[in-house]
Amino acid sequence: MKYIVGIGGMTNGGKTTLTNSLLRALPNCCAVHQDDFFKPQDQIAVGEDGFKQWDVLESLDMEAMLSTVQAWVSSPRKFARAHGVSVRLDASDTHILILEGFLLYSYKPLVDLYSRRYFLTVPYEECKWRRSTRSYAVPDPPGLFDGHVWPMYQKYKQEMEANGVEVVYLDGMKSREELFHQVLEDIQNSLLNRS
Ligand SMILES: Nc1ncnc2c1ncn2[C@@H]1O[C@H](COP(=O)(O)OP(=O)(O)O)[C@@H](O)[C@H]1O
Ligand SMILES: O=C(O)c1ccc[n+]([C@@H]2O[C@H](COP(=O)([O-])O)[C@@H](O)[C@H]2O)c1
Ligand SMILES: [Mg+2]
Repeated sequence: MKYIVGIGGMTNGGKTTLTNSLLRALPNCCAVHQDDFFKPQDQIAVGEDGFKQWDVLESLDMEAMLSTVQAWVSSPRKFARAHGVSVRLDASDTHILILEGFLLYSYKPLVDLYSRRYFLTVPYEECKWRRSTRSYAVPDPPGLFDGHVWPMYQKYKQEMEANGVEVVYLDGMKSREELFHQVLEDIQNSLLNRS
């Protein structure tokens, strides 16, 4: 069985942290990180607001991300081996792929592929604070969070809801451990119901 999990939601909601814990716990599990598909800096548009528009779908090479997912779908074993994930021969023939990123549910060709879509959120103040402690490959210029990051987050979330995309909301204010156990249990139950 092939099972694709989305760990989506806002920037600094805790997506990468949660994904890394799940990867260690789930057998035959690979991950694809949306952040790996940002286009080079010189291809990122500059908006009327003067900010580079990093937080829009067009700043990501989603076709390349889709191809990567399709490679996993066509052969999860080969994909796992190529990505250094050991395939457990004793485990049932279940293969899990985690897609992780801040705009997972806004790209049409991917949206129906998920078996389960999670969406992490934290309140605005917490998000802004966590973001201020991060160092990205391209550092945030002053004012980016309020001028670009937060408005784009709200826009895409509203679109997702208007399109009726079903997600399981996760409270990113819970501890790392609590979130990990909640999602691990939920995935395990969902897998049991399918087998
Ligand atoms: N459950 C949590 N509670 C408190 N802080 C967290 C939690 N999960 C992650 N963090 C911290 O928040 C920041 C963003 O986490 P990260 O997993 O990189 O988020 P994302 O990938 O969603 O941007 C990091 O400093 C991380 O250590
Ligand atoms: O990784 C990069 O190259 C990169 C370059 C510029 C910006 N980012 C930021 O990465 C954010 C998404 O990653 P994350 O882990 O915070 O969800 C998004 O809000 C972007 O503004 C990321
Ligand atoms: Mg991340």
